[in-house]
Amino acid sequence: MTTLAILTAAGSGARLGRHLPKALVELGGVPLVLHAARRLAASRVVDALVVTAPDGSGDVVARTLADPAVTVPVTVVDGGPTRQASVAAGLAAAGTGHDVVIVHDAARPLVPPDLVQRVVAAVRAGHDAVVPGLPVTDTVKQVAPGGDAELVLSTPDRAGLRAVQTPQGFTRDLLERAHKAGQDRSGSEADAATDDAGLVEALGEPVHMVRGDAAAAKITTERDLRIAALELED
Ligand SMILES: Nc1ccn([C@@H]2O[C@H](COP(=O)(O)OP(=O)(O)OP(=O)(O)O)[C@@H](O)[C@H]2O)c(=O)n1
Ligand SMILES: C[C@](O)(CO)[C@H](O)COP(=O)(O)O
Repeated sequence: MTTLAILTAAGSGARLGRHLPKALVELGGVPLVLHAARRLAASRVVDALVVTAPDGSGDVVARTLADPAVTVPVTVVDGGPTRQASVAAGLAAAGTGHDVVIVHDAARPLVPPDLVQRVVAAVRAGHDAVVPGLPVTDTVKQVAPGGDAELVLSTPDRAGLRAVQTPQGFTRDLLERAHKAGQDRSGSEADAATDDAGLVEALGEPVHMVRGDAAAAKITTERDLRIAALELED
């Protein structure tokens, strides 16, 4: 009974707009992918890591993760054209013996180890698909997308809305089944699943939610990186 973490790091970071892949951008002098790997290892509930690397960056990612705080075996694989395809590539490289798989984004570098523990514990307690989520604090509108002044269609009751984070945890069987059924052949993020739990939902299987953590925020823009740097100083 061992747990594998797939750490997605193959994105280009277009919205961050640096000259190198986002996972290799530094936060407090440490690349984002190393922050995330250190925290996954520190949770003590992850037994091995498969990391998806951007095209041509496999060696640099492997060297970056050769760090004393990454105390679990690391396998680096080439990612795919979309996040979904990268997770599928990571799953295909998973060794035998792992019955639970968690999927975490290098773009969420400051994930607290106790959040990782919470997700894995919920899977091991019998929930086959588990995501962390936080209550939405803004009022959310559904719109007809497009144009300068989009038409507002409705205002969903925010009491029932959650912003979803990673790591997302699954029994390996279910995650493999979900990726097989929803295989991304598009090569385009616009058509691919935006998270793994969505593929499980598409199978009609239940997904459960545990409490997320603001510290696991996703770094998408320069502003997110500046906020994370402030949090690191605290
Ligand atoms: N083909 C891809 C695309 C994304 N990711 C990973 O999925 C996570 C979430 O993606 P996102 O934050 O959108 O990262 P990027 O795709 O790098 O960002 P952008 O969309 O701005 O290019 C990141 O850790 C990213 O490295 C991946 O492994 N393979
Ligand atoms: C998986 C995820 O982090 C959950 O919030 C998110 O959906 C990734 O989205 P992105 O568009 O790839 O940044």
